[in-house]
Amino acid sequence: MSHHDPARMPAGAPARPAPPSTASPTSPGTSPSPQASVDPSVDPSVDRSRDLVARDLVMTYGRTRTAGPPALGGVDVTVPAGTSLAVMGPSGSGKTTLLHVLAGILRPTGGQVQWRGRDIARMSDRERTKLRREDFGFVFQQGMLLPELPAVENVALPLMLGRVGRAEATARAAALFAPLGLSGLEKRRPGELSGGQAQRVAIARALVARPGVVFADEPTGALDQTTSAEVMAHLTQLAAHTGASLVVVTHDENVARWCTGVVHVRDGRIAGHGVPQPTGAPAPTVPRTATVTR
Ligand SMILES: Nc1ncnc2c1ncn2[C@@H]1O[C@H](COP(=O)(O)OP(=O)(O)OP(=O)(O)O)[C@@H](O)[C@H]1O
Repeated sequence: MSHHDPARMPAGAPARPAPPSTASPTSPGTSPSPQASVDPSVDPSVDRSRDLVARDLVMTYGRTRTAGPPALGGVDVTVPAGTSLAVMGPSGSGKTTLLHVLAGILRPTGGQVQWRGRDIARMSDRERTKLRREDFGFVFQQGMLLPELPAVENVALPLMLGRVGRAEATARAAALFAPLGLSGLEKRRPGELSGGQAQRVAIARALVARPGVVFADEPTGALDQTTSAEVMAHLTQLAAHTGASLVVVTHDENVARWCTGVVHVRDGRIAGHGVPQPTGAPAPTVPRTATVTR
């Protein structure tokens, strides 16, 4: 697994890799970042087995005879290693289903999801559980933090489940608090945090085990626009620092703008893909540069 070196991250630089070449912009997109960077989809140093590649995904819920139209009706998606993809579309269009199939939470009715030389769709439940624990991170709309545990222990949990000792897990978790603007909040219970703080703790938990891909389902859905921008800045920066790809389901174009690519889902199919478009709002600013200690 190749990782970016946090020490080489220029201070204040937005962590937006260039748009993936697999995306065909429907019109010339304007990146909110003035900073041009290496396109990870053509960079020979990037490990291409860490591209997440879905082909002809079909998902039908329920029994075949009683099932309605498929929630996914033949979807192709590529998330090149180190890039970020926003998944947009109307309610009920299949966004969450797509995220769950890509992340190995749901097994599709048909199609493939290639990750590190294997097809996730063909794995046993046990293998998918192991994969989700070791290779993937998750951020949901409401942090889904364990209410009885201090914030730092919530972050350390994925490491401890991966058999890292408590002391080391807690130290690695604590190291993420300063870059995420959470210093001093390590011992607070989730109920004692604001919504934005809780989501930043959830981001730390999703990334602490250095996953290859982070899946986020409406990660800012419960937040106001300012807090939402801060959370997205932290999420995209930390993902870029650790070399993780990012898949973000969102209704919000201001959230999608933080990603390097976007797909629009309609009735279980990809209706368009490209580069997130500017909305006329000011370009996102990055509140602080994250640094990560390994
Ligand atoms: N567990 C399930 N059992 C049966 N049908 C389901 C299930 N989950 C989702 N669906 C159906 O699959 C379709 C796609 O749902 P999905 O949740 O993926 O859409 P979405 O785009 O994420 O919607 P939203 O934006 O409202 O969250 C919808 O018609 C939904 O009713």
